[in-house]
Amino acid sequence: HVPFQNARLTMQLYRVKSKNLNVLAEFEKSKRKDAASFVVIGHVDHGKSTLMGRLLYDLKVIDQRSIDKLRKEATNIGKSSFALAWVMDSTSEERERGVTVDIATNYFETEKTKFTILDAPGHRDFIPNMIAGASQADFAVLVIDASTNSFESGLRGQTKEHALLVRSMGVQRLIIAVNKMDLAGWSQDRFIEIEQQMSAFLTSAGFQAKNITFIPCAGLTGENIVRKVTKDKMPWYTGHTLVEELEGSEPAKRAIEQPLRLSIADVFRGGITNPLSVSGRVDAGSLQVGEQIIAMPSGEKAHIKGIEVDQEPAEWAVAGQIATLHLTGIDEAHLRIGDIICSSANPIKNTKAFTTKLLAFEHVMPMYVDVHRGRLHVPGKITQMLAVLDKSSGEVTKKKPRVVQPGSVARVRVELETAIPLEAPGRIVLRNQGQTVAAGLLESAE
Ligand SMILES: Nc1nc2c(ncn2[C@@H]2O[C@H](COP(=O)(O)OP(=O)(O)OP(=O)(O)O)[C@@H](O)[C@H]2O)c(=O)[nH]1
Repeated sequence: HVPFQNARLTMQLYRVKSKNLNVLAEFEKSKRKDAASFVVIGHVDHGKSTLMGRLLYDLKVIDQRSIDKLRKEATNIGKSSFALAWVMDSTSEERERGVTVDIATNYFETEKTKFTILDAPGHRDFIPNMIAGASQADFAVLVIDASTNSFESGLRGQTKEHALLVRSMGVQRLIIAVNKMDLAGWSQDRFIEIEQQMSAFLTSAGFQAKNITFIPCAGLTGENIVRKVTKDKMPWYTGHTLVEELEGSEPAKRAIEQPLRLSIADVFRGGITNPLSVSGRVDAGSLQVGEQIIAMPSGEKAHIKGIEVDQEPAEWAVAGQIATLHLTGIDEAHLRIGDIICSSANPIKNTKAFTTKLLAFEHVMPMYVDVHRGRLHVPGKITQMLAVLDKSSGEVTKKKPRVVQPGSVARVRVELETAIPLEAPGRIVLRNQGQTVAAGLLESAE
């Protein structure tokens, strides 16, 4: 764990009492860059990892020597074009299979913004990981393979499903990388064809036209990622590169003034001086050293002894940042991945039943489902089919349906086997036997 490196330093600096800072004022004062995180989605093999590897390479986040080493390894096993993808796929198992398995988190920064890439895998089985990524993302980059037949098979595969999933996780802004343009002969006709088909689908899925942008590019060779494409290839394109577009994407408004919520992505021990630490994204509110927090669902209290943001000791952290907290006064047994660190004055409640407005991917009826909230998931059951809703207005079009068709929006009641921390308007996903059945927005928790 990288956070370990600073653990001792943090303890030295922060063996101090709470300073009772006005965190909001401190945040305004600090001339921190904007922080934004995005998830990368798209059908398997459409080039997500390669594209992100190229981005990191051209921004000089990874050095020439590392990429040369990866190139050599890749060539040795006869897959030289995979070197860039391996920048993201960090474990050797993934390398051998050439598939991104878990969310690899990577950071990079441009002049204006610090970015976190939450790399999402392309395989159907790995959708729970994608949900975890999307629930933290400010926006999404959808990678589409423009070459003959690939775009079309992606449409029948995960291209649409992923777009629907991130939309239902609350992601509003989508950058579409129309990738592998080299294989599509840099053709404007092909680009327009993909743009038109995808726009029609995405607007029907609830994305606003002003929030979607298409960029023709090639991750493998680097056109329009950091470097603009040359005139001989795409004289017809005068728009942004991917990086310019990322920079222009305003991070979603941050819920800094709301009560603290931090979803735990990792729990670890850092030696005697630093017994227990958690890390994760601050979804809402703010926190500071010395403060008391409460972990849910256990309801156990703890004190924040130290904070790290971007691997540096910090006195405070706010919504949108990914932070590591060093805690005292709590046992490891009460902190699990997926749990939520809350302000002790206003904790999230544990819930055993809720009403949700959902977008159905499969037929929805009274049935057993796994309810996913970020990395947390518990078994449950759809107990009441309340209504089918109009997709855009949200008005009831049919009461008490027996079945909800894929693609429809509905309101249902769900009961859980064990109580988990949930609150409106949280995002949840319902799965059944490895399939994503629906994704929803919590309307009320009981
Ligand atoms: N010609 C061409 N090939 C590309 C381009 N981008 C990626 N590829 C190739 O497409 C294949 C798949 O690329 P990956 O980056 O592994 O795809 P992915 O979407 O990350 O795949 P998963 O992680 O398995 O979901 C590799 O052989 C890449 O070299 C491109 O712009 N042009």
